[in-house]
Amino acid sequence: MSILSLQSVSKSFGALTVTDDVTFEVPQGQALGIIGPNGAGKSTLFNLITGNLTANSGTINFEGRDVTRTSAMDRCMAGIGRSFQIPQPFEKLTVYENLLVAATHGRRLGEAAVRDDCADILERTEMIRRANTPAGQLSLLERKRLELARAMATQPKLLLLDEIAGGLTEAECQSLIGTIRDIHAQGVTIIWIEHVLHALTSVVERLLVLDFGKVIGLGDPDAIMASREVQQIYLGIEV
Ligand SMILES: Nc1ncnc2c1ncn2[C@@H]1O[C@H](COP(=O)(O)OP(=O)(O)OP(=O)(O)O)[C@@H](O)[C@H]1O
Repeated sequence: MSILSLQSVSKSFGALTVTDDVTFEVPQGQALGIIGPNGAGKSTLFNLITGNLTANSGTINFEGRDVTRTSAMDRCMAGIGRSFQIPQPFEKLTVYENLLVAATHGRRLGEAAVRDDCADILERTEMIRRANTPAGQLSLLERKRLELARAMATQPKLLLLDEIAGGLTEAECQSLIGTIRDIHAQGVTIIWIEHVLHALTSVVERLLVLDFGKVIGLGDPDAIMASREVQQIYLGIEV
């Protein structure tokens, strides 16, 4: 069964069509990668799925419910969580406090349950050691882990990751991949936009390629990366 489906979704800013008749489904529990050149419309697609933007036309279904016109808050409560390309934690709050804010915002649990859950997420994202550190003092990898933890604090069934691996060393990247794999293995459906292709292809089961707002490929990562059209788009980019 698909957890998310988009049917002929389009979005324009004035005369510029940024999402052009996009149709795809994500089966429950799968990890889907999204690639495409700068400006292809990847972040816009995420914003349409989360409700930060509203489609001009087309339909978005989440768990069988039409959410095309519902608010971002409603979709967050329904189980769509996201990380942002540029992490913007509350710098003066500790890691734990940042998580509490996300957990309280994203759902309606009692205080004790929220605290237990935040401790669990800090373990799962390997941030428990840093629980009492102000976010402003974290390394880049730790900021990325906090961004992941904040998304997990909304208890997502579908987790959207926006370029979370950028700027890390290879060792840091591998360490983050391990954590994302664990989250995926626990049954969370993932859609991941990423320019670090080897990170992406080591986790996802399918790849979707966007170019000028259109889906130009969707399928097995190896087959997609071997296609001529994709190689042309990525000419010069190390795979
Ligand atoms: N609010 C907006 N108003 C006008 N144009 C916008 C708006 N948001 C995005 N765009 C334009 O839409 C296009 C797609 O942008 P988007 O950020 O979705 O691409 P992207 O694939 O995520 O790019 P990148 O890889 O650089 O993050 C770009 O040409 C961008 O300038």
